[in-house]
Amino acid sequence: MTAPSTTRRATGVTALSVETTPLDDVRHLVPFLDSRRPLVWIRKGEGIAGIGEALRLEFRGPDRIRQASDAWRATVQAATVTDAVRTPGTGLIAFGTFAFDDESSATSVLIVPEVVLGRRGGRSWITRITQTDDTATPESDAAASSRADRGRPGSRTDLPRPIAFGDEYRLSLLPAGLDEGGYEAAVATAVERIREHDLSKVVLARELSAHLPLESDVRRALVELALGYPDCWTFAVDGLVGSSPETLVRVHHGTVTARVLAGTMSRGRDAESDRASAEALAGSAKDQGEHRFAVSSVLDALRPHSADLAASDEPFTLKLPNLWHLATDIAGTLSDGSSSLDLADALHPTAAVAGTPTPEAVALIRELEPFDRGRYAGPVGWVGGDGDGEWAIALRCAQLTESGDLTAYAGAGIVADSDPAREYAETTMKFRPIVEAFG
Ligand SMILES: C=C(O[C@H]1C=CC=C(C(=O)O)[C@@H]1O)C(=O)O
Repeated sequence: MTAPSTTRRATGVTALSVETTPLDDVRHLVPFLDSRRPLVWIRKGEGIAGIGEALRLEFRGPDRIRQASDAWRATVQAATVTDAVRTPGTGLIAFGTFAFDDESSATSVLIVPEVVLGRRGGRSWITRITQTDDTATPESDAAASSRADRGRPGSRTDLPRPIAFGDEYRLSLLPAGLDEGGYEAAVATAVERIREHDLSKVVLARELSAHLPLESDVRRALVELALGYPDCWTFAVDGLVGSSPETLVRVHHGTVTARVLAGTMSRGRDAESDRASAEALAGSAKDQGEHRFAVSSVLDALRPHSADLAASDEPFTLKLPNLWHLATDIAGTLSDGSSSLDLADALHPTAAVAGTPTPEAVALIRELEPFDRGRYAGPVGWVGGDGDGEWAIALRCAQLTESGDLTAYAGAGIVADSDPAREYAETTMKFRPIVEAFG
């Protein structure tokens, strides 16, 4: 057979054919997903859901996000797109998840689904994506059977069908790696290092683990997360499942926005104590200091890309069902045409998940955390054909392996006056979304 596209052959870029058409309102996206490997990005009932894999691009090492950005530009150039809806999330899109650490053994991926169902601003759509030439990778058994189960995504008439939810289940997530004493000892060591002026802030995490039986429907946890944390980004990408409140970066038609979170307090038991808790957070010098490092890291990373970048004046208190956070919103106009992936590359890792200065903080994380963070605290989200996209920091999440091993992660920002027992309690609060969704 002759090569349909010499450019694609020369560069190794896969040519995709993409078609988006409007749909009647699709109110719930999750029932359409694969029960074991769902692919989704939703907030307040809107977002995108992916079925199958038309293209999977994998990256590793220190340049993983930049490589992804380059590979995505090439993929976009080689694609043929018909988009009758033209709203964020239509046309060619890829879901992505990236490892936290340059030295992680976890693969970073961009996944272009075969079918995307989307819902935004009262409009719903379906996008069908196919490889257009003879070097298409053979379809996996799972993708083939999911195509058979759902109707043919390549056909113009058949819609995917929702799949009935599997039985309920309850898992117990138990400490792995660092137990309470081990975590508190690590925090104490970090406080010593900070007082010795080796660094100003470091974010230390711990893990919980469980095993999810093979028949368990991951979408049940996703529904719990999406309903329980509607203001967060609920995601599932390549086994990474969670609900993050922190927007790493959002690019939309030449504007860039971010929501920086750092500084945490428990919710009160009643309205009065809840208000007192928020006030205590706003007035806490320790939390304000911790927050300032995170805001500075984001401003420093974005300033070269936006001349009018501005942060909200004072941090505000953000109420989530499980805790309060100090939050700052940042917005600006893009001055250099960077894509959302370029900006994720410039930003990662922020001081909300690594510390200050970054190299010293990452070195201390490697020294004190006896595990690989994988994709926890890395960028997770989606990118469109125009480079716009939405990326969260992968927090309040767990990674599920093919064999059903589930690892959840939560961390806390450590500064000079951190108290180890309080930081441990803070990580327990941060585990709550995942513990309750799977438990
Ligand atoms: C590192 C995490 O949270 C970050 C985001 C918000 C508040 C944080 C804090 O107060 O420590 C952390 O910087 C996590 O949830 O695992």
